[in-house]
Amino acid sequence: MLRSVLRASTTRLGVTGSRFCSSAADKLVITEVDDKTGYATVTLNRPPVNSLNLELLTAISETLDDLQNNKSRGMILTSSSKSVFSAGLDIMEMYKPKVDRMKEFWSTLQDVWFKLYGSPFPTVAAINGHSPAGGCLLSLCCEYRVMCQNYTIGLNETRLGIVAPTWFMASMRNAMSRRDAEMALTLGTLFTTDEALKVGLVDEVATSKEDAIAKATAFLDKFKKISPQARSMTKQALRSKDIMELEDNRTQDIDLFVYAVTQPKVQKGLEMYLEALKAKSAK
Ligand SMILES: CCCCC/C=C\C/C=C\CCC/C=C/C(=O)SCCNC(=O)CCNC(=O)[C@H](O)C(C)(C)COP(=O)(O)OP(=O)(O)OC[C@H]1O[C@@H](n2cnc3c(N)ncnc32)[C@H](O)[C@@H]1OP(=O)(O)O
Repeated sequence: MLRSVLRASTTRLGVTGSRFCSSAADKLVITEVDDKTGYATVTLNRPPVNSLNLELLTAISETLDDLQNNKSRGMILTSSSKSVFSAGLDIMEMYKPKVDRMKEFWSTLQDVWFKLYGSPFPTVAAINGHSPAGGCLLSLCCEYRVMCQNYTIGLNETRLGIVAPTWFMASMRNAMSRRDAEMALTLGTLFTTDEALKVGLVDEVATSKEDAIAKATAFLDKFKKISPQARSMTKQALRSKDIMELEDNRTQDIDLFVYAVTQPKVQKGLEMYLEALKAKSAK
């Protein structure tokens, strides 16, 4: 049986100062813990496409803190949308930005990456919709990815005229071969579910969200007889080089992001991309 972690969610929204919510449907992130297994299902809930703005990233970051503080047994990350896992970073955070907010935005994305990529508890992404760029990054931070049929996933930054930061690249390299990662990153490939399975970008294909959650649960169950401490130390040791690289360069990484995104050519590219997205959605 599922029980919502209401205290944590309410506090979280209070801290971010967004608004006080009385029902789960209003929350940016919904966390439900299964009493029997102890696994938390964390649902991204920012319609229409779960684009990652500062508020959503803050809610994710605080959710990850809650899970760690409560010694979570495992997390399944999914989306409340019927067709989008996450559309990636909210382009409005990068288009005509205010520098202070932009810095906070990027720093919060770094926090989410540290907490998710380096989490002591096991993590699975149940990818129930499209998952470009930052959406793909969130799933890559997890240890296992189950993806529903007929969607797309990938780090498509070069198609927007931007460069995925090295820690995005490291996350992809951790999941698939260096060669395939290089091809995917330089081309900005958005893989179909079946293509993603072939290159190892996802681990399993699901027929529905329910099937994805069931497969994600089965993955977490595999660790039932493994010492949690041995498991988490092994995971963190394998990922520590990538983590230390960003820890050592956090400020430079923020400065580079601000510099890159505020270039007139990049702003023009983002403007055109946004226009194309809006024209498509108006059809
Ligand atoms: C080695 C050295 C490295 C140096 C690096 C230095 C610096 C790095 C600098 C920058 C790095 C930035 C990294 C960026 C990462 C990102 O995540 S960028 C975002 C990329 N995302 C995308 O390309 C996805 C765009 N969206 C879509 O393709 C589609 O929306 C969809 C996800 C496939 C869903 O399609 P559909 O269901 O048909 O929905 P609509 O397209 O109709 O969209 C609905 C509305 O949502 C708006 N929208 C969609 N995506 C975004 C987004 N990402 N941000 C903001 N808004 C978005 C869309 O415009 C629609 O709005 P309206 O209804 O028209 O108002």
